[in-house]
Amino acid sequence: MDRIRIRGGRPLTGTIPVSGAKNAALPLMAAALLSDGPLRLGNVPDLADVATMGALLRHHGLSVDHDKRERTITLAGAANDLEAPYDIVRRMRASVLVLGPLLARHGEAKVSLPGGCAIGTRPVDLHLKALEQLGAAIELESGYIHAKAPRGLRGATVIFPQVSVGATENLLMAATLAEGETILVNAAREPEIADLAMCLMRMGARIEGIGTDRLRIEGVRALTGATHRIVPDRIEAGTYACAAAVTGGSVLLEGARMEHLGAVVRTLRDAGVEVAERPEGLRVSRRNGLSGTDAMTEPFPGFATDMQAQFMALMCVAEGASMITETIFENRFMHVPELMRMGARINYHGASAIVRGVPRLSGAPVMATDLRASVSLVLAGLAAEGETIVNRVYHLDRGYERVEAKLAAVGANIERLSG
Ligand SMILES: CC(=O)N[C@H]1[C@@H](OP(=O)(O)OP(=O)(O)OC[C@H]2O[C@@H](n3ccc(=O)[nH]c3=O)[C@H](O)[C@@H]2O)O[C@H](CO)[C@@H](O)[C@@H]1O
Ligand SMILES: C=C(OP(=O)(O)O)C(=O)O
Repeated sequence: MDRIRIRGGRPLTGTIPVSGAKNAALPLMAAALLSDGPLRLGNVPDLADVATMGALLRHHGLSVDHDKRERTITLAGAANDLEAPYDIVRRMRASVLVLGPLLARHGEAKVSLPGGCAIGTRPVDLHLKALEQLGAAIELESGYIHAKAPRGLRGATVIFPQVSVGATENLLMAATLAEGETILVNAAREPEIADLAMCLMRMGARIEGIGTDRLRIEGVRALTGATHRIVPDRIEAGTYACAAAVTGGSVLLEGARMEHLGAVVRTLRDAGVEVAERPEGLRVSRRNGLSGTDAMTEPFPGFATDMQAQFMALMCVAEGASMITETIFENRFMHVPELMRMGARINYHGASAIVRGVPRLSGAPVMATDLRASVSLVLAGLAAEGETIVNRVYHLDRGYERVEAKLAAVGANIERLSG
């Protein structure tokens, strides 16, 4: 199993190119099930999760041509197998995004229940209730969701009781082929949803309210192929912004967009980090000390839960205390005990953690149980004295393209140890 070795203490300087967003790529690939295509996606990140979604779509019967050099994926054909098996879904929860498209196009789908993961129980009840409102009959049996709509889905007004990114995406895709009008109220507003909606429009869907919490979709009989470039990954950009800040460096994040990082940028600035908009992206620098700053996770446009662990790593070396509150997932502090093994002072109870900054962290062997927790340990390692070994690198490979190469190119002493 690969590990990452970091020798900390070097300020990062230079340019980091931001890849296409994992959380946009996955629903966009699932959207290929809505038409015979071809759907051509550009700026595709080379990630384990993208490979898993490719494997799932191949299993359904689509052709998946991933040209890694060109960073494109071309998806074509119609599904001939309507079952998403446990073996693939258990590897990646976003597999559940095939449910809406399969059901809308073929009137039937059988998708393994994704179950919980390291950050929370993560049910899919909101997806299922909303699809029922569009006329689907849903049964849960032997760990699978059996969904049927033999006469097709019918448009309806769906009021989500809670904001959910995945449920919004599943319903948005399903509604493009439902009969009549669907209105999604209290929809999630993450930039990846707007990206999905823009691509669906290129495929012939009729959608109004993109970027807002009220989406209106007028169903059409069929969608076509399209070409679409995936939006830059705001979480990858935010992570490298924290890397620049934690090392006292200055890095240009090529392709990063201020409008996607608003709350994170405001919080970083409060902590003493300089963030400037440039034509090529965002420049993030830190010349002075960091000051303890509070953060609370919220749906977009609030502070992203996918940035919580990285920001906590930064606050571990700030002057003073910070309170970090996680409101989205009930178990997303798995990085805390590992950061403490590196010398961080953190108390946590329930949804909040108090971080008391220390002058320096010390390197240690660490491991984490999810993607963002793992990368927060990489950030801590970049700032720490001595050597840090991050185990279970497969979590990082789910969502960060060539993390060690990107960080080494801006001066980090970091390498992947194979085997
Ligand atoms: C592939 C992808 O895009 N993943 C992102 C997506 O995950 P995902 O789409 O799974 O996250 P949701 O927005 O759905 O989850 C938000 C909250 O709602 C709860 N919930 C959700 C659905 C449901 O049917 N019932 C329910 O109770 C969840 O357990 C969680 O507590 O948004 C999360 C919140 O920004 C991010 O952390 C993930 O990186
Ligand atoms: C939680 C994440 O992803 P997923 O929803 O795929 O588990 C993430 O990207 O941080």
